Amino acid sequence: MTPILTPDGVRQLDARLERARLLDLAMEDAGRAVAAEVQRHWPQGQVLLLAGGGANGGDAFVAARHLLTQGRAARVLARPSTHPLTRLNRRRWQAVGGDTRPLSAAALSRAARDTVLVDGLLGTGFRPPVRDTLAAVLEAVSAARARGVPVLAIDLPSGLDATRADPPGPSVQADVTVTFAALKPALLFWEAAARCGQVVLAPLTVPPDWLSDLEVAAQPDDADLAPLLPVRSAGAHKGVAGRVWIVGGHAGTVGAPALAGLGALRAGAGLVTLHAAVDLPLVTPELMIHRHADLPAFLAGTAPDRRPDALALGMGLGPDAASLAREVLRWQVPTVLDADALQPELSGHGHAACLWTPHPGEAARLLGLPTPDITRDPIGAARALQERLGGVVILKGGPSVVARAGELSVSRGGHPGMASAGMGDTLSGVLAALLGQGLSTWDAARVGVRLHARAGERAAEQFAYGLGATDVAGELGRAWMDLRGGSAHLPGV
Ligand SMILES: NC(=O)C1=CN([C@@H]2O[C@H](COP(=O)(O)OP(=O)(O)OC[C@H]3O[C@@H](n4cnc5c(N)ncnc54)[C@H](O)[C@@H]3O)[C@@H](O)[C@H]2O)[C@@H](O)CC1
Ligand SMILES: [K+]
Repeated sequence: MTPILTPDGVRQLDARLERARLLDLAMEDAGRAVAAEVQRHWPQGQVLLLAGGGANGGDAFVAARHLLTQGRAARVLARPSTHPLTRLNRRRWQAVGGDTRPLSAAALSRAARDTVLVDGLLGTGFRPPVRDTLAAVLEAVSAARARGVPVLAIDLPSGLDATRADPPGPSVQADVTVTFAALKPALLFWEAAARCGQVVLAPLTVPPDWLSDLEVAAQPDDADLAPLLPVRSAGAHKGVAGRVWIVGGHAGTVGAPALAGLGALRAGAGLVTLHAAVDLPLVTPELMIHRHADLPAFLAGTAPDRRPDALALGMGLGPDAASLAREVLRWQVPTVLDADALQPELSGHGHAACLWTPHPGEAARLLGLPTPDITRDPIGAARALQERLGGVVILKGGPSVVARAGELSVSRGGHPGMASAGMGDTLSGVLAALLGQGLSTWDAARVGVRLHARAGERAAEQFAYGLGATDVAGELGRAWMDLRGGSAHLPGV
């Protein structure tokens, strides 16, 4: 499980380290990790480190000292600093014979092509917009990178606001970002994440509960999720693997429920039935398809013993979705609400076993906000949605955020090719199948998004362009095996 901290959490961690007289050691850990990553990625050439006035600059001085003492040609361009640890590490750098020059765009423009640039200008203490002469320095870093100079960012690329998924102004484009102790939201989402290159998480010597106390969310590893995956016992029959209903489809959107059905089938549901008011395509003969002349009456008349173990409703369902959702919510059956069922009027009508799966546009509709407000802060938006809707919310994206009361989880992996129509429908089916096999809403959500993302990564090996939802569904079995560590069975099962 990897913790995710906002700058506020970093500041509190800082204060705790300071009280324990460990802050100096944390900066040493950080700088040493940066030096190690420079050596690993670019073992040759000069290293030019850029040190800002805060602790991010202090990390750069520590890294410079380690590189120099390891025999690398390292130089530092620095801003003046009043930060005590940054000043201390500047003195230590000079004590080993290190050379420091004043930071300027002109000095940077002389960086040769065989130089590695290390960006220690701004970290979690940055508050946009960029002031002073730093904007020109950020431009000079971009110009150097355009000339082929590789860039490693310390903690996060300078100019990014650690809490935000969009760059607030000019920012460094890094090839590698070495971040400390925990991930920061900017490293995970959308355009800001694209500025980071490869992200390396370097641990600091702190007790794990110091981080978990402060984390805003966590990112599970596959090993954390593997034990949650349902396993078929040798004596299983289809009735115990979950009876799942998919309710969706409308004139012009008949593929959506079919894709959900396919997702449910491949995620292990025993019996999958599609209920619709229109004819649906038969994507695979394992799915049962029921067309109802009066779908509302059918749902209203379904006796408790005929109801499924879990259902997903809303995919391509059209304008009746909210009233049909209200009907099935009375059943108190584990329910995935997706697409057309994600209407503000359903707020307050859910129950604990509801799983809401908006993409950013639907999230914006539910919260009455413009879509950029959602994509700028996906963790905050997921939390706000959960508070509004109850149950468990998946805010879909690359990566998705899963929220329940008081806890947030960010999925890992996936592939940009998954941004195509039908992908969310398949996910809804996967989620319903996991609910039908007895997973809690929270576990089904975390396992489901990761399974779906992993299947996307697998499918992208073959269809990097033109990735379709059916391709992803076809890889769910292998994704399931991957999460299990390559085995269809747990040891001893
Ligand atoms: N929390 C922790 O536990 C640790 C943090 N470390 C480092 O500490 C960093 C945070 O350090 P700080 O809080 O000192 O902050 P930063 O070093 O991120 O930024 C502060 C500096 O940036 C300048 N600055 C801020 N906003 C600006 C603006 N709009 N325009 C121009 N300049 C601006 C400030 O004047 C100050 O010099 C992290 O990113 C990380 O690199 C590491 O030393 C390891 C331990
Ligand atoms: K930085």
